[in-house]
Amino acid sequence: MTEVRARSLTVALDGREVLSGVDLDAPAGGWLAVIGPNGAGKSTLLRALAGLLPVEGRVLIDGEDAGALPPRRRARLVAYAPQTPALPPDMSVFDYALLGRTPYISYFGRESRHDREVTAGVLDRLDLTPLAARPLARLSGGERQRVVLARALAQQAPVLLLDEPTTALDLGHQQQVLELVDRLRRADGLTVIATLHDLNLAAQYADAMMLLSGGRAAASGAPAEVLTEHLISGHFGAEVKVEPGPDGSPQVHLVRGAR
Ligand SMILES: Nc1ncnc2c1ncn2[C@@H]1O[C@H](COP(=O)(O)OP(=O)(O)OP(=O)(O)O)[C@@H](O)[C@H]1O
Repeated sequence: MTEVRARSLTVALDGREVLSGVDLDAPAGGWLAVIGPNGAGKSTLLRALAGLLPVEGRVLIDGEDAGALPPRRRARLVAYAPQTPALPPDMSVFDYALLGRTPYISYFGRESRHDREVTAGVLDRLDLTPLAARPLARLSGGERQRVVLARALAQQAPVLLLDEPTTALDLGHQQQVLELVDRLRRADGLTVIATLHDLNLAAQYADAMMLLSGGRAAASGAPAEVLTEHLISGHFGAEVKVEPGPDGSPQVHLVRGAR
């Protein structure tokens, strides 16, 4: 199992500081939800953890400085499913998911039977087998989102970074994707870090939460410590009621007529 930490993470995009001195602790085998209002820096934080942006400060993967890891080794440790990646329109679903195996294929080599089996297995678990030969341009938004997740899962890395993995999905597929990720977390000890706009889903699946606001970590802790009416109104500008749901996790309800 693999632990992820960030210390004093600062990121500037086009000369503007978007993340400022963020500390993050994702325990090995845990699920950390990153929440926060639009523009808070959630996607930037995930891209920084994935090694896709120049950063100040440090990202530590099992105590090792991630910035010093060779890219292939880092890709075997950390898989990232972006929110809206540019997809090659003519590539098939299978070939795109197979790209997740790239860190295991030698530079001039071809994928092995094992690589194809892993990819087929992931497609199957996400109901994508009937679409395996379909070009990416001819998928619905929710199908595309599951294909992006399939590529990340085919990578079989111990750390999984998910940027809004459920936004385009219907209720059944939201549950399927979150349950699949949770099962892999429990069975294989994956460490999951996910941004989620749906605070109630975040509270149900995550065991730790971080509220990002204006590029800074405004609160961290168990879901019940972060999802308070006070913090939500202060950082989201929303009037809400927070009550325990059927499974005991805090559930957030908008107050109608409040604004
Ligand atoms: N390439 C860029 N250059 C300059 N600013 C950028 C760039 N990309 C993003 N930003 C800004 O950085 C800030 C954080 O963006 P980010 O996408 O990380 O936010 P977010 O919390 O994921 O937002 P959302 O909930 O809307 O997806 C925003 O103010 C955004 O406008």
